[in-house]
Amino acid sequence: MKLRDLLGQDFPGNDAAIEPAVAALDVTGLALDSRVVRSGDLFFALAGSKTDGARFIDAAVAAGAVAVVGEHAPDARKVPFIAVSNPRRALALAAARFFPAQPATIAAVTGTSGKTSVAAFTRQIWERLGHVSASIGTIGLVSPKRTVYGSLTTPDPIALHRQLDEIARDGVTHLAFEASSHGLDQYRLDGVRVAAGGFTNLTRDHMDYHPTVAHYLAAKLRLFRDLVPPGGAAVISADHDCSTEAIEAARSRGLRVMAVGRNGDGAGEGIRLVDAEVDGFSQQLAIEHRGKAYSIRLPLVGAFQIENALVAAGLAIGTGSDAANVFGSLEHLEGAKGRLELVGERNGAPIFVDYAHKPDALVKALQALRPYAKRKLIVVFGAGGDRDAGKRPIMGAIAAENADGVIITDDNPRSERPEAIRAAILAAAKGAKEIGDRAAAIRAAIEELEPGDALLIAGKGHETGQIIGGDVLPFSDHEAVAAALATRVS
Ligand SMILES: CC(=O)N[C@H]1[C@@H](OP(=O)(O)OP(=O)(O)OC[C@H]2O[C@@H](n3ccc(=O)[nH]c3=O)[C@H](O)[C@@H]2O)O[C@H](CO)[C@@H](O)[C@@H]1O[C@H](C)C(=O)N[C@@H](C)C(=O)N[C@H](CCC(=O)O)C(=O)O
Ligand SMILES: Nc1ncnc2c1ncn2[C@@H]1O[C@H](COP(=O)(O)OP(=O)(O)OP(=O)(O)O)[C@@H](O)[C@H]1O
Ligand SMILES: N[C@H](CCC[C@H](N)C(=O)O)C(=O)O
Ligand SMILES: [Mg+2]
Repeated sequence: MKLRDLLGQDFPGNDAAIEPAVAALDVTGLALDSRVVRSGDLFFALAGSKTDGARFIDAAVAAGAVAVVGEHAPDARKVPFIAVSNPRRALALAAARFFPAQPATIAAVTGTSGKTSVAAFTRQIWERLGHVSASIGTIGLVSPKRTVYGSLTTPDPIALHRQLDEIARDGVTHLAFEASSHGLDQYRLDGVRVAAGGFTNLTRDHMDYHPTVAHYLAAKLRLFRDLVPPGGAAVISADHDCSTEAIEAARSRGLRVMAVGRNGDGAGEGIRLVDAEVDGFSQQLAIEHRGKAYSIRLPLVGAFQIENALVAAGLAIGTGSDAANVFGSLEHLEGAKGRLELVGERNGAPIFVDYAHKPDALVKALQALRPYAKRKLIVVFGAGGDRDAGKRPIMGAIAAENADGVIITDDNPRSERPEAIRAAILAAAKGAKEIGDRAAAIRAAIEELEPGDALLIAGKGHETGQIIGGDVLPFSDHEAVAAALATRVS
């Protein structure tokens, strides 16, 4: 592809016109990391959180980069340099041009909790209504032709646009994907043609990255302020402190606001939750949309899944699906892997694996399981290393308050000392036990289970590895539970 077609005169943010000889350069790939540059690539030098890509321009050129895009031109240069005011956004828009195909209907969801669930639900709803559908997020890419395990919730723009192009060529017409606050803040999803945006909630998370809660919210609201074009749908859970601000941001942009939840706009475009009752491992819902009443049996555990299901339903309706069909399809939803997933039982006591690794999620997961614990509710969890340390004592206190038995164990310690992480949680979790080895902790919790108990194993959900130092060792809560259930002789 010619450089002019990638970053031509109509390219937003170019500080100066590109010289004709430079514009005629052939670009055969894009790279944001000098270590993976190949001959013919256009290298984007990005200032990052740990280092500055500008330091690696020589390495990128040595590896074959034909030109470099960045904010400030270096003094000496061996290949053309294109100065842009926002290199991350330039990268995302260039990636959208380099990988031009995208599914025709795309919905993105943001929020502290529920993104993976909403993306999975929206994909399932569309699938049931006959569309070829996919989702992209924390659990990777899920589409009819390929399933690729992911590492980031919102992939970097090159990986994201490559995937969009591939799945569109595979015939995927409908895509739901997760917009993380990091992804939004770093312009990873600019250039994606997002028809509808969803917003679940905002609670404490990522305080190691965002300087303030206002900064965190502003990153999330980029979805409505900058990405969904005027006339697109904004599906917003209306039951939170930040809901009004989210609705305001969407209205100012000229989006079609669909407020969902207890405070949802049931008389109009939104969805109002009129009533919800736990019924075994399902919930019976009464909802209202455009003044019409619907009754739905949602086959999922946890009040928070109602929020996720309604946001997903809103995204499907907001992108043109028939409301009655959408609500009917909610009766068939399957939870995303490791999201309050019932994985077994011991002595009649249910065992759930969940991905709660932040305070609000832990409260919600424990509250969701309370109806299943006539006797004791037991929780096993830890906290990830190299992540927001402030949440550790908060989660310890939540466990002590909302569970009857607490075992503190390791999550992904990464570069930190696991015992220091555990100590920070234990400091606020009065009466908790400490068992560092996660498999041993799960075993111990299962051994204790008696009729009437329920067990929550939180923090790692779908994960299949445990990150200790720089190594990723094979580990899965699902397998640890299966092994514990298989080995005990009663
Ligand atoms: C903190 C963070 O978000 N970092 C992301 C960011 O990297 P960065 O630009 O800050 O990286 P850096 O190390 O400072 O390097 C600066 C630049 O120099 C380049 N470089 C560096 C070394 C070298 O030898 N050559 C070279 O060219 C790097 O490729 C980079 O372009 O931009 C990269 C490209 O988009 C991301 O891959 C990277 O994600 C890292 C791996 C990460 O762990 N991110 C996590 C925290 C994250 O994004 N999580 C969210 C949210 C999860 C949730 O919802 O809970 C997610 O979306 O997954
Ligand atoms: N709507 C919600 N409100 C509160 N907690 C929720 C909600 N949805 C899910 N949770 C909790 O958060 C955990 C993660 O859910 P999910 O993976 O759907 O969210 P996410 O936003 O994608 O999270 P992450 O940012 O970690 O990828 C669940 O296992 C559950 O404990
Ligand atoms: N996307 C999140 C996932 C955290 C999962 C938890 N198991 C942990 O390792 O802290 C992060 O990378 O911060
Ligand atoms: Mg997720």
